[in-house]
Amino acid sequence: MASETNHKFLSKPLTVGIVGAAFSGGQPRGGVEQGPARLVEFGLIDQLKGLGWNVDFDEKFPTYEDFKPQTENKHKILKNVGHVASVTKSVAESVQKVVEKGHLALTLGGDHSLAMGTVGGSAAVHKDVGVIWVDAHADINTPLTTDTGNLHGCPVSFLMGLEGTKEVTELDWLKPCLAANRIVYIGLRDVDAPEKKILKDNKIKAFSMHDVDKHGIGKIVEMALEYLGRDKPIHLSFDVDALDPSVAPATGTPVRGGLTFREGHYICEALYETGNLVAVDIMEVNPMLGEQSYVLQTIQIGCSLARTAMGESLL
Ligand SMILES: NC(=[NH2+])NCCC[C@H](N)C(=O)O
Ligand SMILES: [Mn+2]
Ligand SMILES: [Mn+2]
Repeated sequence: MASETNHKFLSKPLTVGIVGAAFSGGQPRGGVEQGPARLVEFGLIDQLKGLGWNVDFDEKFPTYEDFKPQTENKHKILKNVGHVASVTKSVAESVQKVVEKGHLALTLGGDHSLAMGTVGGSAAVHKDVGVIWVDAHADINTPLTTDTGNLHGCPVSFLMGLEGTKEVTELDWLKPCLAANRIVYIGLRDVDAPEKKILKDNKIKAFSMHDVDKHGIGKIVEMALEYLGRDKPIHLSFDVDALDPSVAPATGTPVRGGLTFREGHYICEALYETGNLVAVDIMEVNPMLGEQSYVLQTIQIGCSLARTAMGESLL
């Protein structure tokens, strides 16, 4: 059973709506689209039921192949814009429907460009949602600053409507819905130079791994919650590459020096305890990267992060 918590924004009986987001178009490595199926195969649905949640999940989630646009990508640097745009729009609609019902939206990725949809969907219901973005990366490149052109490095700039995003007309459906003071980062350690400038210029609250080392994860989560407001709905967007590659190796852009197993799970446990979670994303699990044992380890962690964010406790 999930531990007792006063859920402020969810209706009873507790229900989780799972959005299987089998999509890899926001980055170049194949395999991340298999994340959701592998998490489910590993038993996630029964695990969540075991915690006492009603689970709303359609096994036949879309593969998004038919979401590919007929027209060619017209952008010089940004890759795959049309496909990312139509998929994230659909994900936003799904997440919004779940959150509107007072259910917890659990999105299984897929690459992190999907967060344009997940946060777009939760912010459509809760205008004052606070996002806790757990990641090695800031994912706040704009069309003007991205080196790689991979949209999984850009979702936050689109959610905020930063410079250069409005010109990307395919993503017109996404209206700026996230103010610079409604997000807190935890775990950063691979931030591009122009992203550092964006974080500074917009005074965005960001805790790097240096800050985690300095204060300890308990204090970091306290500060994040204090900043966003203790009575506000929370959307947790968890990129598994926030964890150290020794912990979660099967992911597309691993960076050493990351969160420990416990630090990652602590974040999920502490956010569950607030009773304020309305949405959780588990992103960038790529079962095609690395040996089977490493893949299994990463899938297990995707499941345990979700479980702890939904009330699994140690005692
Ligand atoms: N969601 C992720 N894993 N993002 C990695 C982004 C890496 C790099 N900053 C880029 O813009 O491409
Ligand atoms: Mn990342
Ligand atoms: Mn990310």
